[in-house]
Amino acid sequence: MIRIDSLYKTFNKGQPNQVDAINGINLHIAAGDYVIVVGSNGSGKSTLMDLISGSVVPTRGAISFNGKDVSKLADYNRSPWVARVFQNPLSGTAPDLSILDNFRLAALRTKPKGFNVGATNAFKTLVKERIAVLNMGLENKTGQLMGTLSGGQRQALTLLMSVMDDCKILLLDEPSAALDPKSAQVVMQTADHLIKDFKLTAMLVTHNLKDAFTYGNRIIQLSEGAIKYDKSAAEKHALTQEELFNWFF
Ligand SMILES: Nc1ncnc2c1ncn2[C@@H]1O[C@H](COP(=O)(O)OP(=O)(O)OP(=O)(O)O)[C@@H](O)[C@H]1O
Repeated sequence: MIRIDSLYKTFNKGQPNQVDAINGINLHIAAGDYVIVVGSNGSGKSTLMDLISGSVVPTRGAISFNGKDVSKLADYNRSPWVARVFQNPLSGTAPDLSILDNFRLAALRTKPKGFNVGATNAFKTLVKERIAVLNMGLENKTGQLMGTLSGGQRQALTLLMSVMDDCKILLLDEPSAALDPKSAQVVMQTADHLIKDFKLTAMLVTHNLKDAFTYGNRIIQLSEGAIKYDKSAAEKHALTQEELFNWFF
């Protein structure tokens, strides 16, 4: 599904502040895989997400989705494949619009301008059904402004919105890091269910040891922009907590 070949990213090339953020990554991710990405601060995790989503252009190397080379496609042209959820709950939603209007925008994300999505009762019913799964009681408040919700509620809705337009790849960049423990758990479990239910190919960047243990069927450790370890879920579960803990540094 995702194929990355000899990928490099250098920032400020030739300048005194040059940073070799990604240093020759080769990574093949099968459809339906859920890859956990860990590593110390500055090891290149977010840059790798940026390169896959298209918000950063590679210095060298290739990225393809389902055999199509997307290396030169801008992020907005990759949106039919890729949805991304960030740490900040404010970044994925429009605070001055209602919950329903945010879902309408999400469903329109990859459609041509003027495409008539979200105006029907069927769409409203679909949105309510999806939101009800969260057990947050928000399905009967779809007229409420997004900006009046808590960070956890917004982040859970952002996840739901990310799958409204049939994306295939979900990139989760520390989606629960800014939330209280209970909201964080709801968001992580929601993500896990969505990945399974919608058969998404997913990657999770996390600094949370418990989440790294609990989720995913594969885990990679980045170190200085390269993959140091790449293990299956079974191999991960054979590690002690202390061994996995060391992967974060
Ligand atoms: N736009 C940029 N310009 C210059 N340097 C950058 C840029 N983006 C990232 N870097 C550098 O690239 C390196 C990798 O950064 P990146 O954010 O990918 O690391 P990370 O593993 O996600 O870190 P963290 O865990 O702290 O979020 C760092 O040295 C960072 O300072």
